[in-house]
Amino acid sequence: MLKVDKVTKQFGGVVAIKDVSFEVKPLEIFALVGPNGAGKTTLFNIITGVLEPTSGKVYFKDEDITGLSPVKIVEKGIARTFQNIRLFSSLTVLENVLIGFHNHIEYNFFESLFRLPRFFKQEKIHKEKAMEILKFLGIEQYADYNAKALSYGNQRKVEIARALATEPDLLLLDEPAAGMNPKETDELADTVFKLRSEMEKTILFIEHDMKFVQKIADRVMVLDYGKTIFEGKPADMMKDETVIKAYLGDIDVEG
Ligand SMILES: Nc1ncnc2c1ncn2[C@@H]1O[C@H](COP(=O)(O)OP(=O)(O)OP(=O)(O)O)[C@@H](O)[C@H]1O
Repeated sequence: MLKVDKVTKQFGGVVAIKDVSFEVKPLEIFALVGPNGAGKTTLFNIITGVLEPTSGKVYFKDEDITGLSPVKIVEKGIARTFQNIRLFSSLTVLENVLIGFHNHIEYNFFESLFRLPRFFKQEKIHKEKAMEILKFLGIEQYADYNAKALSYGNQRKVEIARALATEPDLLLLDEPAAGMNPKETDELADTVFKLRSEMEKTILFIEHDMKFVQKIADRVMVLDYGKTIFEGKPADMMKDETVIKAYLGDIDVEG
């Protein structure tokens, strides 16, 4: 589904990512972990078109997507959520999700300005679809709430809902469990499993919560100073001497 091939990213003299390669298979749940500054966010930004790699390629469904704009990459079927929740605080939950449909708009500006029938029809379809997504995530009862009025865990779900509105095949989640309490983290794990089993999404996520990673990831890649130091099963990562030395030794592995 996704293939990152020998990607390097330099910022001036800083090598943020060095010769990183990995593949995410269809319907896989793949985790990206490593200490702060290891290059995880840079890698996400390269995959989503925010940054161009200095060298190397990114393929999605066998197509070279290196250097495409973020909008084009969403159109290809990759959507993401952010480490810091980025919801529009003055909008309702439903309106925040409707923004995700922006890429699929099939009426033109003239039609929307004069509110012609096609505009209303599209609006209705999008609202129905958005409500379906909210229902899937168990937050449809909050559709008309101001987004910021929701609990932290539910705000993260709204972000996932907005990403789902673009109808992606691959979903990138940047530290989805950050700031969540144990109950919210358990619910999030169930949500991710449901995204795969019922919506057929492939998931790539960045996370520091090792308990969460062990619970949901099929495979994990560990970055340290921009280089891959481990790729394999989460249980094997927990026992890997290099990973323990570079990363696990410094964090609370219980999450
Ligand atoms: N726009 C930029 N300009 C210069 N240096 C950058 C830029 N973005 C990232 N870096 C550097 O690249 C390296 C990797 O940073 P990155 O944010 O990708 O790490 P990370 O693994 O996502 O860290 P965190 O877990 O803290 O989010 C760091 O040394 C960082 O300072």
